[in-house]
Amino acid sequence: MKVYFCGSIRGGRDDVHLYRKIINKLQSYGSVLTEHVSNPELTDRGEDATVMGDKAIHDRDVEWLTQSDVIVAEVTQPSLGVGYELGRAVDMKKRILCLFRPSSGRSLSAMIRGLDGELVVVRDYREDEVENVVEEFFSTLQRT
Ligand SMILES: O=c1[nH]c(=O)n([C@H]2C[C@H](O)[C@@H](COP(=O)(O)O)O2)cc1CO
Repeated sequence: MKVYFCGSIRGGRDDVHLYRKIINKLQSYGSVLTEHVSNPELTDRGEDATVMGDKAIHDRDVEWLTQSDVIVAEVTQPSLGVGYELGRAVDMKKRILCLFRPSSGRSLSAMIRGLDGELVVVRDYREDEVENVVEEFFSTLQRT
């Protein structure tokens, strides 16, 4: 199974430790195409645009999204890129899990929370339960 993980990069790197924890768990289900999102050395400047160029980053990520079987997004730290990826993934009719921590004090965009439905699960969670939440999502996936 190919998993595309979405997490904030230029939107801010406050939750990078949590991205690592989620990706570790996701790797027990398949290959995670976007492992770099959890790299603590990747700053909010993003991947080196002078080497890759933003167009190359965009085109590679849309290609990975197309190839992926499932999308998991940590959406607590607002990120234009993550919102865009989710919009594209919805259009591709992918199965999606969005993870949000109410303890952040933020209020999740209606354009993300309102996606909750047949193909998309939007789940409020606490950091200490993240592994269980991921397990639950993948077990319902396998049943459908
Ligand atoms: O350098 C990058 N590499 C990359 O893969 N992305 C993708 C993956 C992330 O899920 C998402 C983050 O978007 P943003 O940088 O707007 O927070 O975009 C985004 C950037 C920088 O915008």
